Amino acid sequence: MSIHIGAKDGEIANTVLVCGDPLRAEHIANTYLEEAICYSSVRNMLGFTGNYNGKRISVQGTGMGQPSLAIYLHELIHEYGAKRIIRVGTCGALNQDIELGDIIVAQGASTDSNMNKLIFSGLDFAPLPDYGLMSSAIKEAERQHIKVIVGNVFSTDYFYFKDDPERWKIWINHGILCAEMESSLLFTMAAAEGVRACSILTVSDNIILGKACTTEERESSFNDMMKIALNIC
Ligand SMILES: O=P(O)(O)O[C@H]1O[C@H](CO)[C@@H](O)[C@H]1O
Ligand SMILES: O=c1cc[nH]c(=O)[nH]1
Repeated sequence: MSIHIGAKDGEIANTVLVCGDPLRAEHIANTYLEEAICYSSVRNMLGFTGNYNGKRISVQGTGMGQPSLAIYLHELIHEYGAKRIIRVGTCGALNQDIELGDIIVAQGASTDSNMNKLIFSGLDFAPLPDYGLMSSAIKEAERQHIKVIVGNVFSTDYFYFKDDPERWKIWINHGILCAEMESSLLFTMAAAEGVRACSILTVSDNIILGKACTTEERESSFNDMMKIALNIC
């Protein structure tokens, strides 16, 4: 057991799906995994291990934002030996042509967070996913005829700052597809630890158009994201 994860040694698989919402982790375990066991409920940040098509997979809630994610990633990697980490998250589109329910595969993650600056003493690092894992996600989507959009995402520390439209201009002008809150540090930590990581995101709202998914749209697009993620595990 680590400080924030209550699993015993060996209870967490080498491949871990991560998402901000612990109840999404529970939903994934209940919907997609066979023989799932809950290995941790510390702080209600639920984690499960089960089987998908004969492969052992874990799914862990990480909370929202990079400081929270960093705690769970550190413990997953250092205390439990996680080797592959796939984020299955939601995001807000920053492009009016991106539709609700579309799926974005992150090719890189820019950020307004200070965490990378702390790590790199104020210099810039380009946080990138593992190329092999990212391209497997893209190929898997093609195989299943699921549309994905691939590009740079923006991991912000400030969810509600989105109400200021001026704020997004510089990022939009540099081709950023969407805002979310974790991928940047996921890629940086994975790079430092020699762990493979990628991020697959469902568009739950469009920040530019002020639109949000209905519950039905959320469910079907979420299912497509899971069909990609689970098949590259
Ligand atoms: O759906 P999740 O994985 O939580 O991801 C997004 O949703 C949360 C904000 O509502 C942030 O964690 C953001 O990154
Ligand atoms: O971080 C997020 C997630 C979904 N939608 C947003 O606007 N931001």
